[in-house]
Parts: sequence; C-alpha cells; structure tokens
Amino acid sequence: MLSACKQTFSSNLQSNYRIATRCLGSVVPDLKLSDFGIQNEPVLTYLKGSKERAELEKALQEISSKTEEVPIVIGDKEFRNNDIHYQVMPHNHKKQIAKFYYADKNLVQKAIDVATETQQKWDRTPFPERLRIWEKAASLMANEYRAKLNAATMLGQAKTIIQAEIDSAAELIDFFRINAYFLKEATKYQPISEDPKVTKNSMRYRGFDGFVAAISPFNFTAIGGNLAYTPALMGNAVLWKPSDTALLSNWVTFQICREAGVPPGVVNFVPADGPVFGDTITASPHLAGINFTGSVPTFTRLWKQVAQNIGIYRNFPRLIGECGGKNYHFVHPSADVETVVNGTIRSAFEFCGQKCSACSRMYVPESLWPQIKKGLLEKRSQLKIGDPTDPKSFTSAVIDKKAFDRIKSYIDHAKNSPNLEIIGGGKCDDSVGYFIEPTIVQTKDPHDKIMKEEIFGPVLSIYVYKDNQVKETMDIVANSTSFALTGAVFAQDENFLKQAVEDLKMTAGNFYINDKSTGSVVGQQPFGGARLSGTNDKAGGPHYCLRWGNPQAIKETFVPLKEIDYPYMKQ
Ligand SMILES: NC(=O)c1ccc[n+]([C@@H]2O[C@H](COP(=O)([O-])OP(=O)(O)OC[C@H]3O[C@@H](n4cnc5c(N)ncnc54)[C@H](O)[C@@H]3O)[C@@H](O)[C@H]2O)c1
Ligand SMILES: N[C@@H](CCC=O)C(=O)O
Repeated sequence: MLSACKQTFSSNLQSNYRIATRCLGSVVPDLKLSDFGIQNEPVLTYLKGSKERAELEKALQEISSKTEEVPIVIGDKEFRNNDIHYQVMPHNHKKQIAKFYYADKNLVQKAIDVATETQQKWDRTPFPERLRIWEKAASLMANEYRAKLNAATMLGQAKTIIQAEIDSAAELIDFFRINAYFLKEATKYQPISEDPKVTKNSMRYRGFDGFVAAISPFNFTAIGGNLAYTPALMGNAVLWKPSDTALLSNWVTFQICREAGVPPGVVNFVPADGPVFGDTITASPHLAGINFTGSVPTFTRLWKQVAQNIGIYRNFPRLIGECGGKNYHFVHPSADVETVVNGTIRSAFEFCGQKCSACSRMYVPESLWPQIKKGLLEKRSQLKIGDPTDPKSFTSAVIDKKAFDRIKSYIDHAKNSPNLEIIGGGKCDDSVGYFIEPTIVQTKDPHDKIMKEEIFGPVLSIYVYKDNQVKETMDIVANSTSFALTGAVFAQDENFLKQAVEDLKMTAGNFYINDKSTGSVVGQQPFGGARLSGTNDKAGGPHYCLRWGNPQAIKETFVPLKEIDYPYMKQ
C-alpha cells in the first residue's frame, strides 16, 4: 500500500514537472551545469570523524577564543577611529567576536574618491585576468578558508553547521564561480557584421563611470559577497557596507578576495551607521549604482534619496534591491501530508525563519488540518534550539535584540488577540542569547497583520479554510500582502496545479510545486521577488552580472568614405 502511494506520488511529481514546463509555452530541455563543464559546490556532510568536521571544530575554537579586530579598509589603507562597535554571538550575547569601527561621513567620502579613481584602472583589466582572480577566490573559499568562513558565520550569525555550509561555503563559492561562468558565456555574444571586410561590429562590457554601493543584510554571508563582488567582476569599484551583525564573516570574505588578487580600492570595506552611509553615497554625483539586499523601509529610503537628488548625478544610478517576503505554503486537499509537514517545518524554522524566503503564512484545508496539525506539533516539539555549534541543534538564536523585540511583539499580539491562538511554542528568553521558540499560531482571520507583515523570525501562522473554498482562499493568498517573493503549492491534483500556476503567477518570484518555499540554489533557481519584495534581478541567474555591466557597442569601418551624396542624388 505504502509503495503504491509512493509510486502515485512520484508519478504525480513527474506530471508537476510537465505542468511547470508546459506553462513556459515550449519544451524545456533538461540541462545540468555539468553539461557546461561546471558544477555547484558540493555541500559537505560534517559527519563525526570527517576531515571537514575536524577543521571546522578547530576554526570554531580559534574564533571563539578571541575578539577579532576589523578595520575599515579604503584602497590599501586601514582606518580606525573612536566610533567603536562590537559584534556579539547572538546565542551568547556577552561574547564579543569582533571589534569594528564605523566610518564617518568623511571616511565614506574618502572611499568614494578612492573607488571612483580606481574604477578607471580596474575597468582596463582584461576579463581573463578578472576571471582568474574570481576562480582563485572561489578555490580559496572552497579549501583553505572554508572552515574559517563557516565558523565565522556560525558564531557571528548563529547558524548551525548545515546552515553555514549552505551559505558561507556552497552559495558563496557558487556566486563567484557561476557568475564568472555566466559572464564568460555572455561575452560570447557579438553583434552581426554583415561584411567584416567593410565593417566590424562588436560589443564590450564596461563598469559604470563612478562607484557602486553594495549594502548587505545580516542573514546570508553569501549575499554580502555577491552584492559587492559581482559588480566588481564587471569592472566597477565598490563601497561595501556590511551589516553590523555579519561583520566577521564578511571581513573573512573581503580578506580572501584580497588574497586572491582583487586589487586595493576595487572593493572598499566600509562598516558604517546605515543612515550615515546612505545619506553620503546618495549625495555623491559619482553614485552609479546601489546593490542592496535588506528590508523594504531601508530600500525605500535609499530610492527616495536618489529620486530627490536625481539632478546631481553623472549617471542615472542603477538601483537593485532585493527585499522582504511574506511567503506562503498553500495546501490543497489532495496534498501529501508528510511532505507538507516536513517542508513547512524546514522552511518556517530553519535559521529561525530569518530567510527572506521562509514560510510564514500557511493555508490548510479543513479536511487535512487534523493530520497536518498533529504532524507540525509533533515535529516542532522535537526541534532542539540551542548553541549552533552543537550538532544536535536544529536552529539557534535570532540575530539581535532589535529582532528579538520585533518578533516577540508579534507573539505578544498573538497572545492578546481573540482571533489568534498559539498552538505551539511562544516562549522567548534573551537572558543568555536571543532565543525564541519556533512558534505556530492559528488564526481565524486571514487578514490579521500576522498573515500580512514580514516578521523575519520563527513564527508560522496558519489559516484553516473550508475545502470548498479553494478558489476564494487562493484569492486571499494572492492579494493580502504587498510582497511577492516565494510561495509553494502542495497538491497531487494536476488540474488544481495547472490552475494554481496561473492564478498565483504574480504572487512569487520563486514559485515551488510540492516543495518548500526556501532553499534556492545558484544556477538552479535564480532568486528574487516582485511587488515590494524587490526589483527581481535574479541573483544566481545568467543575467545578474549583466545588470552590473555598462555595454558599449563599437562599429569599426575599414573602407574610406569618399563622398557625401547618396547615389539617387546624382540621377
Ligand atoms: N530578497 C532577498 O533576496 C533577500 C535576501 C536576504 C534578506 N532579505 C531581506 O533583508 C531583511 C533582513 O536584513 P536586515 O535586517 O539586515 O535588513 P536592513 O534593511 O535592516 O539592513 C540591510 C542593510 O542596510 C543597512 N542600512 C540600514 N539603514 C540604512 C540606510 N538608511 N542607508 C543605507 N543602508 C542602511 C544596514 O546596516 C544593513 O547593512 C529582511 O527584510 C529580508 O527579507 C531579502
Ligand atoms: N537563497 C535563499 C534565500 C535568501 C534569503 O534570505 C533561499 O531560498 O533559501
């Protein structure tokens, strides 16, 4: 019986594949990265006794035994001042792991001057040389510095072993290697030259004439690396403002890239107060682009500042911003319950829900609710929440006091609202670290703020709908939030899936069928959302690096121009 079920499920999964490909209006070939001679960085196992486990343990020991001092770096100079800050371990906030300094307005301006000057030289570095440096950086990240990157991410951002390995090893390495590959492929395009003996047409990619500001979030070490170094790969010079709470892992990334050969001044490491940094870069005539990932309010502020200053710039600054989400799991009455339960627990609670793609609202049919509720509560109660270095921990603390207070305020709202009931978790304790239990809330109101606003924490809210209201509930999914980042539908009914792919088309930049809403992989699921979730430039996809290139078309003519008149004029 069980194997029959499995068979049906897997044959249904195959038809889901057909649904997605048919929606594209053409047959999609099955291509693997290896068909092009490259592959995603393997995720290592960290089994007891493995080489990687021993190296990681040593790196964890080294990092936790000191407070690393991290300077501001502009060009080839390091700067320190009296505006001192500390990065602490979120799961043990008495422990400082990095001491760093905020660049003031003058230092940010200095970085702008250095970057703008460096850009001119860097842009002349031939692509093969840049690609060589990027490959070297990827190789250093994959080998010599893998353990250090992961340890800095685990201790600084409270990620477990697997969470760090996926982020600061696999995804970071993929961004370096696969973007370089995409660039190499893109430059193969050359415009048509009808008669190359007379005229040769060509196209080349330049960087932007000015500087690019890369402003990165705390939650992914890989995102910081991509935001700063993909524009750099394309010939830009960058001011990288890392997040205060991802400082150490971002610093390790920066150092690796310098060791790989990225010249001084191409990427400048500029920790700063957010608004001071934002105000200074948007006031510079040389601002050529902002590569941002973070919250909607921060991106909106930057966009407004650019709009207000639009007359001062040498270029129209390119604005790329990937922002928040209110990601959904929509469960159809035909769904496979086990897949729903396991996928939802992982999506909602891994890394404490601090992924922009984390599932935070779920819609479940009345008929499946008893089984799904039982499954979610059972699995939830087995999750170990603790020190990220403990291999048994499923997840750890949230990033800082501000996040703790924000998430707790939603839990308090759930405790106090007659429409909401906390059915699992709900405890918060910041005495040692910023710990919040994975929390499951059931709501009678699908429009409650808990179903609409980004919480960015381990809070999953569930609305149970009547089985005969699938269509009405899908309308609520589609129209009740301003975000459209990721979403997942779970069903084995092929007709429903065909309908859902169309009806929910605008609700998610990354759409999943019978899979959780998180876990995109570079080159496999290019990532980004629409509506207020961002500009959807698809990090990890083939076009992303081109967004940071400034193409120039060149026409070269080999025959002299002998006259001004056209032939018909002489008739
Ligand atoms: N869509 C995506 O790909 C994606 C990926 C990761 C995270 N996110 C989103 O990021 C958010 C979480 O990250 P966060 O808490 O670090 O976001 P945040 O907006 O608080 O901070 C992002 C960065 O902006 C800086 N900043 C703050 N104010 C600024 C200002 N006025 N000018 C310039 N810079 C300023 C911060 O210091 C930080 O470096 C969530 O909303 C999450 O959904 C989105
Ligand atoms: N690539 C990640 C999303 C990054 C946002 O935080 C995922 O899909 O899990």
